[in-house]
Amino acid sequence: MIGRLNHVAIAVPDLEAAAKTYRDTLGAHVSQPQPLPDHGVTVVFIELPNTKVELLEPLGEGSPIAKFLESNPAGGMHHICYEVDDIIAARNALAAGGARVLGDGEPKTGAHGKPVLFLHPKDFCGALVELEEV
Ligand SMILES: CC[C@H](C(=O)O)C(=O)SCCNC(=O)CCNC(=O)[C@H](O)C(C)(C)COP(=O)(O)OP(=O)(O)OC[C@H]1O[C@@H](n2cnc3c(N)ncnc32)[C@H](O)[C@@H]1OP(=O)(O)O
Ligand SMILES: [Co+2]
Repeated sequence: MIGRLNHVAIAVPDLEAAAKTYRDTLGAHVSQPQPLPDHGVTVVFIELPNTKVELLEPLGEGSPIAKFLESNPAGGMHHICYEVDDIIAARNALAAGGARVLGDGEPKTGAHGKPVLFLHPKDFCGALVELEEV
């Protein structure tokens, strides 16, 4: 079912400062900020030779990462995104196996313009899992 690692995401309180750290201290190539109002976050991506790092900060009221940042005020590892060939088939198989698919269970369009879903961290070793159909 899961394929390549698409990205590892780090939630941060200040996206500009975090992007500067990655750009100036770690010499990374950092994309321009991408507001995702449907997801309540603004993101940047750091392209690495073998995968990507997503930095995300809350956008607007009711951001899904606000509570995470209350518990992790300096920021922290937020989720891991795996690629799947067929997100509906993956969702149906996972739900049939008892996994909790977050939201209304229907894929939304993610930062890469592809369908994404999230799986509850308590069902996957304490890690929030994102699936992206590629
Ligand atoms: C899609 C656009 C972009 C992209 O890549 O394309 C993105 O990735 S956007 C990413 C932001 N969107 C989301 O994260 C959507 C999915 N997230 C959620 O639905 C919630 O954040 C949820 C359900 C994971 C957590 O909800 P909440 O923050 O309200 O906290 P809870 O008290 O309900 O948490 C329950 C339980 O889970 C633990 N928890 C929360 N967040 C995480 C996490 N990121 N990793 C691991 N564990 C997490 C939390 O500590 C609670 O545990 P407990 O032991 O009960 O205290
Ligand atoms: Co993501």
